[in-house]
Amino acid sequence: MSLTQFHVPTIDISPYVGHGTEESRRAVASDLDYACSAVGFMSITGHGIPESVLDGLRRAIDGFFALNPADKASYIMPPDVNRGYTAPKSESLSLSLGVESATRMNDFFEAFNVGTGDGVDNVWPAVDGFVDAVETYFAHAARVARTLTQIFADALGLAPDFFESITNNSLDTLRMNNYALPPGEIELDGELDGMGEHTDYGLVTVLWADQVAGLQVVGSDLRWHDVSPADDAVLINLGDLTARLTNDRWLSTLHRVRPPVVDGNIVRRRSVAFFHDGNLDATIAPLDSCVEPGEALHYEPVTVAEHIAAKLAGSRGGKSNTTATREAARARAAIPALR
Ligand SMILES: O=C(O)CCC(=O)C(=O)O
Ligand SMILES: [Fe+2]
Repeated sequence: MSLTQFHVPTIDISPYVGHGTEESRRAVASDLDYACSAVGFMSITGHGIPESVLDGLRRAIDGFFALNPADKASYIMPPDVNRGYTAPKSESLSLSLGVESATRMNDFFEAFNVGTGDGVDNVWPAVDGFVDAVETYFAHAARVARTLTQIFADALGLAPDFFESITNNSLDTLRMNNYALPPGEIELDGELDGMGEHTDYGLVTVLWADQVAGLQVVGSDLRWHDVSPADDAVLINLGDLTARLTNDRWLSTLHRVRPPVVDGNIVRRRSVAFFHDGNLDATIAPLDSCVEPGEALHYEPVTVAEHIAAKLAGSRGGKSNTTATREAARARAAIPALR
């Protein structure tokens, strides 16, 4: 493969979801190691999430986002509570990195968040079937994330229970994203950010998305590339805490969302991101096994709570994150407008 070719590997994780042989599991761990080192994004099949569960999830989010704006606004929470409804143009993901949005406007996605691991109560919308459908999907996404960390441990040569020790009361957040604005509500002449450039914050993200284009990922060529999930696949990407644990042996890849505009209208796109972030009191520092003798440590130790709070103060609170120096440098390298 030439250096400039960009390809998101597809990995069938069924040997870990079921009882695969040692050999088949070793092959999965080795493929995943390559994908995490070279791309930071992969497409996962064999995850065992039933189509009926995804159908239920799609119905639930369609039901919620179809509510009128005033009803949706009644579920808005303060910036320091990462739950409930986010109205269009009220977050700027690039501020989680400490870089201004390339287009200098807030992101037009709207979202609804639920989560666990921080002792905060969820808010639930008055939409028939929403709680059941979202909780059922949440449980599957959490299972897939934990299966992935089991593969991570094998791929990194760690003790099988390594991730268990930092994720047994994990901060896990499910964000349901809707990229749609009624015609006339925005000016369609500039470049529009559905969601500004960012890296995910935690350990690993399980992403279900419509096959509508829009997700763009920076490759090793420092260019943006379109990515959509293959049939029956979910996308996986690594977050900053895994880059920190592995001293950048594995990549937390910069991405953004720019849904297509056809005849002056945004083509509606939905995605659902499950962020598996780790225990709030866990300390994340480069693992000995990921640092070569003589290699510099790229990161100081940080707790999950400190790291996530600085990120959310950026994206939700509008307070540019000054602690993400390495991630911001990568963003600037990728986006000439930010230099
Ligand atoms: O909509 C997408 O495909 C990506 C969403 C995303 O990057 C996020 O929610 O962090
Ligand atoms: Fe993301």
